[in-house]
Amino acid sequence: MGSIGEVDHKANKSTGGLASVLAVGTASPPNFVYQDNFPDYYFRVTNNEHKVDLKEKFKRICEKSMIKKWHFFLTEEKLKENPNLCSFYEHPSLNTRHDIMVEEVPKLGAKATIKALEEWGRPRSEITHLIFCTTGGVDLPGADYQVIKLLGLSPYTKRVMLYSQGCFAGGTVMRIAKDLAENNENARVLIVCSEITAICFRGVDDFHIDNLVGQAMFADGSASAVIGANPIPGVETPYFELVSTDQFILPDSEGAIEGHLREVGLTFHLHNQVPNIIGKNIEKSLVKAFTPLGISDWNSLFWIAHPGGRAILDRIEEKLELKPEKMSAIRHVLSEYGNMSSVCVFFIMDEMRKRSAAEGKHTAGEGLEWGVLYGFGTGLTMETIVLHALPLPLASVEITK
Ligand SMILES: CC(=O)CC(=O)SCCNC(=O)CCNC(=O)[C@H](O)C(C)(C)COP(=O)(O)OP(=O)(O)OC[C@H]1O[C@@H](n2cnc3c(N)ncnc32)[C@H](O)[C@@H]1OP(=O)(O)O
Repeated sequence: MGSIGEVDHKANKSTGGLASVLAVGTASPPNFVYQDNFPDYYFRVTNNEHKVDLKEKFKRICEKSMIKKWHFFLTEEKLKENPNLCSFYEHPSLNTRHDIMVEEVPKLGAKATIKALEEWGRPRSEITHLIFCTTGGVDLPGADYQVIKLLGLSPYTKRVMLYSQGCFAGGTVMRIAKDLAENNENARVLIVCSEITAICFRGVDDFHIDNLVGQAMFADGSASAVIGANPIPGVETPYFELVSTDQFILPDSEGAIEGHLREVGLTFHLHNQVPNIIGKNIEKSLVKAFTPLGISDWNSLFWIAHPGGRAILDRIEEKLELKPEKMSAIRHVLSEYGNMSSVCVFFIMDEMRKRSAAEGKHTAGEGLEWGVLYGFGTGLTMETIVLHALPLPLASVEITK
């Protein structure tokens, strides 16, 4: 294994450098809920208080989620104004949901982007590419176009719009950004992920218990990152290099996580075997990704994995015999923000580099050199990104603010 600064750059043919994360910003809607109170709130606001057994089950799910609080765009006032969002499958609600999503998804994305651009420090006009990712709110022109207008980005910005990818897409956007940044000279790729659960929030049903699992863990938030190769010394600060990427459909996982857009909004299906399927396949992907680097000790890596649910993290930890501290930043984000789909991995990355700086660690990756970023989601699909953490510069003072 090479020491810091000895990464093999020959993989890149066009720009001569690996794509790096140059800035990260995160944002949340102001309204939030405490998970302890959520069962009472959820059953009251959806008019299901009489379903006592279901509520008890929901309480058990909420307790075991290890989520403490999460941000939720839909306030009680908004739910009262739109009671069709609170039924299960009975009332059409797609128009209501879209009216919210089309307007709010770009706005929430812009909030995180302002922070990322500020940290990056170069003029907005120098962003060359934009990748916008969101699960809901399909529209034409899309959220990518809206964020360009909201932030006054260049009309020549080359856009990629990703709708309906779900939770693995935090990895997808990194994979695409790496390709764009390394194959277009002077490219600076802006990633924006924005997730609002107004597309899938709904009431309860006696038979669809996986709906309760999703309602207990899906949450709202947005994140943004600037990705580019060959950072300008003294102007740009690279934190993590994106070394390699992989996307994988897990064997025997068909139907394990699905979403279907209907007149009642996005319905989702979560099989109770999801944690086991991921646990069964995780080592295979690590071996493929890290054998070329001569790494086989998974505790020598820093970990940024999508926190799809507490049981998924537990299964990975058990399977790979990871030390508990490996998942500390991941579990922190799950606890404080819930499962924000594509957005989570950026919150974890931001948390990790801030903690590393505050603790005086040598690199943004908890003082370690190599790490892995995982996206898990529908399919089941797994995105794997190999990260190389760079020495923390003096500029790390900035990110701890
Ligand atoms: C949208 C995307 O693209 C990507 C995503 O991130 S999708 C989300 C992926 N996440 C998941 O699938 C959830 C993973 N699961 C978990 O984290 C945990 O199972 C959990 C927090 C939900 C519960 O914790 P646990 O340790 O498994 O507790 P457990 O006691 O077994 O389950 C609690 C209850 O939930 C039920 N339950 C758990 N998972 C269920 C599922 N998928 N479907 C239906 N019921 C389920 C259990 O049957 C149990 O019911 P009882 O209390 O009545 O027995």
